[in-house]
Amino acid sequence: MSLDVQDLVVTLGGRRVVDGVSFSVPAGARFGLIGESGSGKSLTALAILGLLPDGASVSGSIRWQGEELLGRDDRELARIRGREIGIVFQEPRTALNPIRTIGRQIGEPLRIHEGLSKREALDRAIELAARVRLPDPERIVRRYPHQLSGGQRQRVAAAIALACGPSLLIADEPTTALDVTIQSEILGLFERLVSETGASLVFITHDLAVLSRIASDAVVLAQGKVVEAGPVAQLLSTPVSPVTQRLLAAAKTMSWKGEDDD
Ligand SMILES: Nc1ncnc2c1ncn2[C@@H]1O[C@H](COP(=O)(O)OP(=O)(O)OP(=O)(O)O)[C@@H](O)[C@H]1O
Repeated sequence: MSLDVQDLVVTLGGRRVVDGVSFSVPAGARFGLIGESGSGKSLTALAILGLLPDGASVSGSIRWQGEELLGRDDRELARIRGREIGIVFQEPRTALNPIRTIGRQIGEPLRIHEGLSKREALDRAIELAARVRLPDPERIVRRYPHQLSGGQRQRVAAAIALACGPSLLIADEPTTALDVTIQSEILGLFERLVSETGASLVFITHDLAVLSRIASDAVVLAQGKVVEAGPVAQLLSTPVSPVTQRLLAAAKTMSWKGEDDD
């Protein structure tokens, strides 16, 4: 098992905002966390990453490559986050530093975790920019986030997450802020990157149509609890929980194309 979450409870302001969540993501699997807004998806991801907000208390177990993550100190968790677990968040505009070049931001994890020089990190940043199919990699690394489109910024975020070759990628609504065509391109990119690298993927979304494109198994969250779990095909064909049924109805009303590729 590469990631094994058991009976995870996160309490914030006296509320159990994640309330006994369990799931396992085997090595190389593409796994989904799906639920409506406020169901506890992001806090589950933040707990795995050791990035819960101040004042949160957490219990249960999060085993990564067989080792317990809960209770590790911040420095160890920061090392694991940079090297072994990559993260992509929803809004690439806020995730990127507005006053640093793209190349510097892609190269930063390599400087921190692999001790590369500025020049080496920039060379690797150019390679990574090419790998996430940013146009004109040599020039784009000299640009700043505001000079890129939303889809390009999300490609930059993917390049940063992948820089150190993580074996798990956590993507929290990475396509939600994008329009439908770009959404589909970015999903294609994630599909390609995880299959090329063999990394496991935990993909967070409120959109069952998006989930069906990227994940093979998933848990459905509502009010911090798992209300349904299983293969995504089953969630689509025979949803049992009213929450999953609502998510399916919502997905069907959207103009999803889904056939585009990266
Ligand atoms: N810093 C915080 N302090 C207090 N409560 C919080 C905090 N962050 C989140 N919550 C609450 O915890 C619950 C779960 O939030 P979470 O962000 O995990 O939901 P989500 O499923 O990711 O939703 P969304 O899709 O809207 O991001 C929500 O009720 C939210 O209001």
